[in-house]
Amino acid sequence: MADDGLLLNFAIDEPSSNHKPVFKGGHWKDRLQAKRSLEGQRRKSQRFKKLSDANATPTQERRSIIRNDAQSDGLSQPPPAKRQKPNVSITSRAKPANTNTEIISSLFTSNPTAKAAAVPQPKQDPSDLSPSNAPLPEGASHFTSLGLDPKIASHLLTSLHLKTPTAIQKEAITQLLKDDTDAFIQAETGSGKTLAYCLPIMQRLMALKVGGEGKAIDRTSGLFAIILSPTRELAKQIDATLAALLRRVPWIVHGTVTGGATKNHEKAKIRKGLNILVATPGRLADHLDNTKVLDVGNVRWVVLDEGDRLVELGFEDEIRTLVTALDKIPGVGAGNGHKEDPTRSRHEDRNKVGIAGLPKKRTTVLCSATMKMGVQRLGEISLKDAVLINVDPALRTSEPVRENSDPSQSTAAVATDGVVENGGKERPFLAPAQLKQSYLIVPAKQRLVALMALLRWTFARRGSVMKAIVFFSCADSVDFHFEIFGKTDAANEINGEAVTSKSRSSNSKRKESNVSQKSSKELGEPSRSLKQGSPLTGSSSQSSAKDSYALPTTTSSPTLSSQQNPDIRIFKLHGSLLQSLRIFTLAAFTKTADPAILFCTDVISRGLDLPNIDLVIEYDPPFSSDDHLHRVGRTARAGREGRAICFLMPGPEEGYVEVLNAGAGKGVVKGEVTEEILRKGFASYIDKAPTLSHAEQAEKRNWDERATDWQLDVERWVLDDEKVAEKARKAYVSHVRAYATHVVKEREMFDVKRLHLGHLAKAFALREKPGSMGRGQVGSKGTVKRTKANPNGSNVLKEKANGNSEAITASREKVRPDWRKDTEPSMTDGKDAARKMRAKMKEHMAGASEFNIG
Ligand SMILES: Nc1ncnc2c1ncn2[C@@H]1O[C@H](COP(=O)(O)OP(=O)(O)OP(=O)(O)O)[C@@H](O)[C@H]1O
Repeated sequence: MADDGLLLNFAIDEPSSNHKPVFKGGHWKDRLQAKRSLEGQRRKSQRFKKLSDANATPTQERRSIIRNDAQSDGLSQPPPAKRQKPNVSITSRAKPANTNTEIISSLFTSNPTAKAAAVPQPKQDPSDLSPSNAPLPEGASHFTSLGLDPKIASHLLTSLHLKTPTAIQKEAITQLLKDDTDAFIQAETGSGKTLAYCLPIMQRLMALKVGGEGKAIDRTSGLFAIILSPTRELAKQIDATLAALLRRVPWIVHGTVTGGATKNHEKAKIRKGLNILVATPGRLADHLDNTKVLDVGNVRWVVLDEGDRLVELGFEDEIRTLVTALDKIPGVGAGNGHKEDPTRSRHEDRNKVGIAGLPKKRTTVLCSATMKMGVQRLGEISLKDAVLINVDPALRTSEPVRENSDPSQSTAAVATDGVVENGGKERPFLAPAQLKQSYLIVPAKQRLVALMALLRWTFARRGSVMKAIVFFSCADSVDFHFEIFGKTDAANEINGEAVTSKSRSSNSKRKESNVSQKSSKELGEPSRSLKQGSPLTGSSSQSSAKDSYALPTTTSSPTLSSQQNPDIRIFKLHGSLLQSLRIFTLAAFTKTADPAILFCTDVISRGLDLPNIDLVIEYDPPFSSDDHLHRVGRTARAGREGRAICFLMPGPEEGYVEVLNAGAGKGVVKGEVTEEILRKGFASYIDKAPTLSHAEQAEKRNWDERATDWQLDVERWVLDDEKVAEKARKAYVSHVRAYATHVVKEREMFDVKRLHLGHLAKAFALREKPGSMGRGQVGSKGTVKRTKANPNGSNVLKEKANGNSEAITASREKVRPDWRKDTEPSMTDGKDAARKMRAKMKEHMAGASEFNIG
């Protein structure tokens, strides 16, 4: 640490302060009074000293950092900064936290240097960037030429503005309309897999006729299709797609059972009658096993969407239960033979009237962007003689590859008895070709300012980027960064800026919808609107006497908002939020016309189709390369452009550039220069503000000072507000824990033992020594430590707020990688899924079930 450019702000007591004078002589009352008066003076002077330390202006702090750096570099020492009178109201009750152990380190010194960024990038062949998941060109194919009813094609064109199918749709729709063979659809993100299975089902249902009168089916005709989704959000999204498709055929009824509503409500819905059911596996199994209202006698289509995720979340048992129930249906079961079953269901009796056109065989469709072992296992459970439908992304051609069980027609893959085999050829999972990917090698200390700079620069020009997603490793980190970047009201209140507050609330009325207000009041805080002028995000707050200690600000602190983009909305989403809030947040983020940023965990990385995402930022690198491809797949969908940037730290993490390159196929992943981003982010007004005076321009040119000022502003705010400090500490600890759970094969690059914990603390605006944080939670080897409060070293994680962790019960048990519990399970079926998730995680993480915090 000695040469680390750190300034240790030890509060050293005056030598005299320990000396207690003895009063002798005189009356005892006088002696007591003199003693008390001296005590009071001493306490006052100590408090004064602490406050002045904590309230050092950014310039003072900067100076002290520079001085310290100069010392550590062996340079001559500039004269000490003149001690200033603290600009403090003596009545202020705010206390500086941990002044004794506080560390203020410089952003720009003692950082490890990056190697990867210096590697020259090869020139990109523009043809490699032609969209790989776009609709086919007009003339090449039309929905009608695939066998779709012209009425459906016309509805797609007029209502949904879809002119031509994508390559995977072309293949899948043709196949699923033609025969009743099981299918495995493997295609990259954003290639339109949902329509690829929904359209054929819709057309087949439209063709069904009830009885001899040739009447179309209605809700009482029975359940014909079940679509399984790993998460509620995705189930809702699929249901919304069905709603849009079936608008002109309202007699076909669809609905969801996802556990979001009460079971009785769902039972009533099922009893009333549904033709297509979208469900999460746990809830579906529950209805099958316990409520007995679900009659699957007429089910002829089963879709397993996001197959890889279904497996990861441990839903194999539920899927097996469903398959077993379906296999019992006479005539359509596993044997496919017509056997008269004496225990015919109620539904089949109803079916005696006959439904013309109902296939004799059930068709199961498995969709996945990857073809991993788990998916193959799911294939074994659910598929029989399946056709593999794939547009080979490795070739990046517009020619789809369709492989079936006839090996003579395929060289790569065959589908045999339920198992989709790959013929030994690894099918790569690639990002869409048109996605522009880059990485940023950022030293740990500069991560926070780099994120600020990137966002600021990105949103500086209105229209260039309107919506961005920022991925974090854990819910606590999302909460903390949302607090930092979304800070408006509280900061204004602290600053006593009544005018800003008022204008904000009037703005809010104008800007935010009723739902938004309802949400913020009843549900919490799904989003915040950033306005210019707030201390952490604003640029011009003037400190009043009252607030000068509470939140020291500088006039040069930059803001995410700019004149071009005055209102940027920030949303947050993770699995620990209420389901209703998550649904609301997604809807609000989707609908807002303002530029918007979504801070989230991997909870939205799979399957969700959020329109018009221009940029995906992986602030915390993904836990596996598959996660990366799903995350970046939230942009560049259906042929649209998109950008993605991944933050890495100098050192072993730079090895991840290779993984990024591998996932980009022929595309080139560009290395951005951190300093350039910081310069653009913190000095971006220069070019845009020719009216500025020379002096003003010169001031703004000091991007490094401005970055430092902003960082110090945040640090001081964290220091001052214990609630925020708590969030910062939690985020830090959870982040380190999450860091230790990268997949085994990538852990060499993300080695928690090689993390510089001190530098990392700076990225969480913490000045405390990391060792003093999370004490009693994580030990040097990631084990739970025994403390007085926790003698057995158990249940410590229970304390974690936001439902972000669950208890680790057994005493002396190691800390489990519980970071994922906060995201996925709560998105599905609550406790049951959490239990499964833990079981799966143990399996998934192999020997990595403990944290190795070195
Ligand atoms: N033929 C088409 N023409 C234009 N847009 C389309 C077409 N088909 C689908 N889309 C749009 O493409 C987007 C992505 O579709 P979808 O969500 O089905 O992709 P996906 O392949 O399931 O992606 P993921 O693997 O991420 O789940 C949607 O917004 C959808 O409306």
